[in-house]
Amino acid sequence: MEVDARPRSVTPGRQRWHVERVLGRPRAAEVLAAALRRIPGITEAQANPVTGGVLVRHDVRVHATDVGHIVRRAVALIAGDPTEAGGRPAPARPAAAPAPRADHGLAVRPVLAVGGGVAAGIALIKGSALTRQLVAVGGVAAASAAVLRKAWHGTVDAPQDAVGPGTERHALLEIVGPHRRRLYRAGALSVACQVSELALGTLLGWTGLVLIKGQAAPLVGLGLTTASAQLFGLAGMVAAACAAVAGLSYASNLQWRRLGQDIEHDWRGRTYRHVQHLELGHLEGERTSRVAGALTDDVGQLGAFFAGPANEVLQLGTSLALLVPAFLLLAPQIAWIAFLPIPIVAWLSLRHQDKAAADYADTGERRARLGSQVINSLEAGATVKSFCTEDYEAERIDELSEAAQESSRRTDRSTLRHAETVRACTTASMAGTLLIGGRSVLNGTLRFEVFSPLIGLPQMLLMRMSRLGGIVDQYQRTLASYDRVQRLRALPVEADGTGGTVDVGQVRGEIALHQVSFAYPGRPPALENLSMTIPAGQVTALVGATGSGKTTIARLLMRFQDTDFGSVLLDGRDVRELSRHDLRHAIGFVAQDPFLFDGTIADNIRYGSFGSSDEAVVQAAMSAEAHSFVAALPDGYDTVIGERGAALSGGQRQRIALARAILKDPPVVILDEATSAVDNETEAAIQRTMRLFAADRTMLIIAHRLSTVRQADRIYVMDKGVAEQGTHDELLAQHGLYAALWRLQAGEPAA
Ligand SMILES: Nc1ncnc2c1ncn2[C@@H]1O[C@H](COP(=O)(O)OP(=O)(O)OP(=O)(O)O)[C@@H](O)[C@H]1O
Repeated sequence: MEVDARPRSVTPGRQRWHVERVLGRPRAAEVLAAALRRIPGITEAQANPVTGGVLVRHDVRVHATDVGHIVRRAVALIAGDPTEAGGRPAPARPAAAPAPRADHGLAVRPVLAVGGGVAAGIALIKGSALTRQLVAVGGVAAASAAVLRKAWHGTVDAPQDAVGPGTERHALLEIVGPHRRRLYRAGALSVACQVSELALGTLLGWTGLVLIKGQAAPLVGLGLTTASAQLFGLAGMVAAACAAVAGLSYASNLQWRRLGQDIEHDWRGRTYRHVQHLELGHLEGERTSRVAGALTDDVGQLGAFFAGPANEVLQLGTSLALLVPAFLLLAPQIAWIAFLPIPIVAWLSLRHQDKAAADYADTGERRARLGSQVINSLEAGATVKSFCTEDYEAERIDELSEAAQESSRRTDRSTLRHAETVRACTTASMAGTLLIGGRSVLNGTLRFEVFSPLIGLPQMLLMRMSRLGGIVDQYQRTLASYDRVQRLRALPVEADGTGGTVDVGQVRGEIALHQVSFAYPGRPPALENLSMTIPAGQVTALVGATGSGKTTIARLLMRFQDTDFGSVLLDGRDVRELSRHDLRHAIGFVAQDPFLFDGTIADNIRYGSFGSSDEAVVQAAMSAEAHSFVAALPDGYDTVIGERGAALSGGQRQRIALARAILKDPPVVILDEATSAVDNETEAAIQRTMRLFAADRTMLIIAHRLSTVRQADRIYVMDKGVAEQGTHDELLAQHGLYAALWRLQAGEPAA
């Protein structure tokens, strides 16, 4: 199918497309945007059903051509063309060259179909009764195979890409990983359970036979010659079969569920370990929710597939493998009608699933929006109350909830319609089997003893068949989840330095920036050709305009980012050549909005210095002027501070973070607005104690409040690079930017 998607404009990090498919189709537009938003590397996607415009913002590290592939494949996906879509959009990483398609197969297929059709026609007209029956069964089998093949291609074309790098194994085997033994155990139990179920069905058929005919011939061979002996024998066998079915079903379900849990646990652990080492850029901002989604929903889906649908597939396969030969051997004249619904039910289920996929995506997206709005509104409790917008928020939730409800209704209607259609098909097949089988019994071509036990068996198969669409859907979701997890695992981890280790005890702490230029992805440069020196063992301050790149300097030094041009040196060594681990051990960093973990105050101060004694924790808290307020709390250092330290004030949080950095005892300390939320008096007290702490280490203080940096040995004033530098007194004497700022903060009117 031709994918009608044309690029309109392509700039770094942003592409505009025109997609004919979404014109006048609001739902298609929503589904396309939702599908695109789920791809790692795509940061934002909007589709406009009025103009057909699609806006895609993406990580600038994803190549523009790859984004093109992603958009085209997502469009093909919503257009429902599985061969183009490959089951889900293309990867953010460079796609492997597509496998050559077996085009010659396409040319051969019509010839085979016509030839087969003619041969079947002749056989049906001229052949014996048995030939005709076999041809009919063959037709049903061929139709089933064609439908299942289409489903297989609709899904399996996709995972070729989902197969891990450098591996040839199918994605499902990759997902199972080291748990193959449990898979085999669960599979064997499932097969045994299915065999028992079919045996139970046969025994019940024989019971009917004994009641109607006075005996069931196969039981005579077991020495049960009278009707009453056969009934007793059957009761015992049915009881044994029931117990076997219950026991095996319990054991197999348990194994499948355990397999699901093992897989989920295993993948979450492996993926999370990888995520912890990702570059910081991938863990910040709205990307966090994608990463969290992959670690919770997607990893959960991998396990869920094996806990449920995988078991059903095996049971379906076992039923088919046993019943089809049984019918062909015992009652070929009714085999075709018994199995006729298989291709029909399979086709209906798959068609339903195709349609439902868009509905599910739509419902999922609406529910996600509702969920995120609920959390957003709850978190903004104080803002909502201060603006008296409670009713406005309630209305917003109502609207989103209504939209989600309407979408669910649509999905429910089509699912129920499908279930009833399938039921009608299976019932019609049962009636047909009874009619044709009954006629065969009456005209003597089929023995009643054979026919009776077979009547109910195909129904078991058909009931399973009706779940086929759901199974395929789960399969597709699992592959899509696997793909997202794999993409996450394919994201680059932070490269360690190429050079030797850093002995933290030997670090003097001289920092130099040499002609450094740096821009965040898709943004104008934050630093351009900047050079400065931060001498060892001294206090250096960075002040100046907001957005002038002060924090960025600290981030480059910590190697949260690497420079585009120029170099950052620690004790004369380029930080890129140092071990990242050692480098960060040598630096204590306190951010303006420090992160506190849900736990006690002592746990938070001790974070990263886990072996520290209680006395050291208290000492650090004293240096950070935190001890007095902590000691005044009823539980002191054991006070639990809630998520992100919600139970503390901003200034208290900052002092806990400061204590944490003091306890770390690093040779270099960076305080980025670390005391901006504390009052002047407390800040002065902190400065007094920090002077002692700073005595033999390098300290970089970033601040807007100039009183914080007044005592610094050197102050850099940032404004599009370094505008001024010197001590406080020198800078005042320059009557420049710093002096103007100082006067402003001292309350003097601006010149
Ligand atoms: N994670 C980020 N992604 C993209 N751009 C960023 C990011 N962090 C900062 N920037 C941009 O880089 C520039 C410098 O930011 P930086 O935080 O270094 O400034 P700053 O001088 O510390 O500002 P402030 O005094 O307000 O804290 C700003 O224009 C900012 O918008």
